[in-house]
Amino acid sequence: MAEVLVVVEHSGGEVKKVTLEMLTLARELGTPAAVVLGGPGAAAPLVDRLSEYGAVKVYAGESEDLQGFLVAPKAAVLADLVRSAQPTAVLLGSTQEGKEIAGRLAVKLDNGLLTDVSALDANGTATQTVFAGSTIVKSQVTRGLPLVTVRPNSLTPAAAPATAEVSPLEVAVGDSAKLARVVERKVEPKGARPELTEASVVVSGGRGVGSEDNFKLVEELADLLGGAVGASRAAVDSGFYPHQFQVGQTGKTVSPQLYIALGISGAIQHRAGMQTSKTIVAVNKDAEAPIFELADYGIVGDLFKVVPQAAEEIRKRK
Ligand SMILES: Cc1cc2nc3c(=O)[nH]c(=O)nc-3n(C[C@H](O)[C@H](O)[C@H](O)COP(=O)(O)OP(=O)(O)OC[C@H]3O[C@@H](n4cnc5c(N)ncnc54)[C@H](O)[C@@H]3O)c2cc1C
Repeated sequence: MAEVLVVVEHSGGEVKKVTLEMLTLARELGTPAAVVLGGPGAAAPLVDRLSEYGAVKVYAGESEDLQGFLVAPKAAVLADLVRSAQPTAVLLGSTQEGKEIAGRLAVKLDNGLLTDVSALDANGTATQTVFAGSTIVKSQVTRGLPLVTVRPNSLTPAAAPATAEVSPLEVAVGDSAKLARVVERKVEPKGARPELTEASVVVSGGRGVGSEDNFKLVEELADLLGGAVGASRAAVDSGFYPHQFQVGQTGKTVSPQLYIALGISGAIQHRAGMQTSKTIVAVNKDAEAPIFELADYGIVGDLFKVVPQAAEEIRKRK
């Protein structure tokens, strides 16, 4: 079977969840081959994890050029690899960097591109969910191979252990790909909470939480459950919580095992970012709130009474 190239999203020596989703998808389409692009030594810490999810080959593109500049060198190396390996499809994460690399790659290869894809079948038909989840679009790349970016949290990653052979890539990058140099990197200080898009539990607060100070209640419940904190746009716009935690159409897409919505009405734009969560629990004092149409478990009540009781019960059971 022909190779399906999966461009690895990684940071700090760890494989990002979207990569595991792409490997799971790639196994349905052909032989998964992971492509690591990074600085010297970038691939070694990732190989075991990539193998665990079915990568039979790891192309290791390692060079100062791949970490010292913005995405252009990565697109150049990938274009060379696609020309030589002739894969059946190329998958990248629908992240800021993944989409930028994909766009440049499409231009270099004179190839079509589909972004924000949630599924891809063996015929190259991609599924995209648009207009806040209300419309499903099926489309195909008509020029070249299926080159797609996969929307994080579109599918559940499943392990399928393989033994990956590591194949070093030659990194020959011309000066035209080195026009934007990275001069400094600052790692954002990370708290003890898991990353929002990777967490298996997300507790989100909406306008009903009422204030920045009250968000401590949301944080407390999240911490008790080992989860991440999210927020609706109304909560973010009101200044209750920082923008990077917004869930929804114009925020992050999450798909945890458990999503708890506190004081969130359930507008279509919010649902677009959380409706594929496995179990949804909603606390809202309005029994008519649309979030209850989606929730597996609904509590009609005041979150300021319900959450402390839930927290107390969880503490007891711990
Ligand atoms: C183009 C566009 C993009 C958008 N993108 C996003 C997005 O990415 N994410 C997003 O979230 N929204 C987005 N929105 C906004 C969206 O339409 C809603 O306005 C928003 O989701 C509402 O947030 P909310 O549910 O917190 O607030 P509201 O709709 O005001 O709901 C607050 C809820 O809290 C309940 N409540 C109040 N007090 C309590 C209490 N004490 N206990 C329990 N319940 C209580 C109320 O009954 C109510 O249901 C977008 C809108 C547009 C037009």
